Amino acid sequence: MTGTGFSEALRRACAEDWNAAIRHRFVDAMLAGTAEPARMRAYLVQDYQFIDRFVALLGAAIASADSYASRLRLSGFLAMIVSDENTYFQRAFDALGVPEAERAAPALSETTRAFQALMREAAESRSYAQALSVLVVAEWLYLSWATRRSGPLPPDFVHAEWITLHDNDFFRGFVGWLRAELDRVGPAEEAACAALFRRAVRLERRFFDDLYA
Ligand SMILES: Cc1ncc(C[n+]2csc(CCO)c2C)c(N)n1
Repeated sequence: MTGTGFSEALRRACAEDWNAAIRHRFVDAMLAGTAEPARMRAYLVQDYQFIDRFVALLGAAIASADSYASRLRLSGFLAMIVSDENTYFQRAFDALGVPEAERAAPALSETTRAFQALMREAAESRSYAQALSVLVVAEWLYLSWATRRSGPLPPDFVHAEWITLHDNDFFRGFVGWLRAELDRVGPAEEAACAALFRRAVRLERRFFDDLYA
């Protein structure tokens, strides 16, 4: 999970926030299966609103990509999110008793709003490199915490499936490819990419911190 490319240099420049996020106590609790239902509920309700803008950003990356091969790979990933990942949210919301109104239009936290604004900005840049800078953080950081697991999967699917969605061979392969894309096109827009990457890592940490505020 290390290397010498552009994406690794960006990550290293944010190592403190990155490590605080992937070693967060909420992550520890999810991996151990001890994250309380109320906390999982609060997290997933906000995260569903995050995913909405994430899908829009992925669409912008598909539109701004510089080759059909890249568009194909991004589209395959998009198809997975709107199928497997969406059914996880619906089943978790059922299990946690989240009513329709809170699934569709909950009160948004400051951090969720800031994340949505960041993803909108990256999408509206019309730059493939800048879209990738935010996508890489969201995916690589989640791969990094999910693969910290050493023990068995927790018994409750709300924990277990959220881990396996981010720790599987398809996802690992995609994150590797996405990083290679950023390594390839990022250096030409180094400052803009670094700024977006840094903001995304800070927000990832805050997204977890909020659950204990
Ligand atoms: C705040 C926040 N940051 C990153 C992710 C991870 N993530 C979002 S969409 C996506 C692609 C399909 O899983 C991934 C990995 C998240 N869920 N919530």
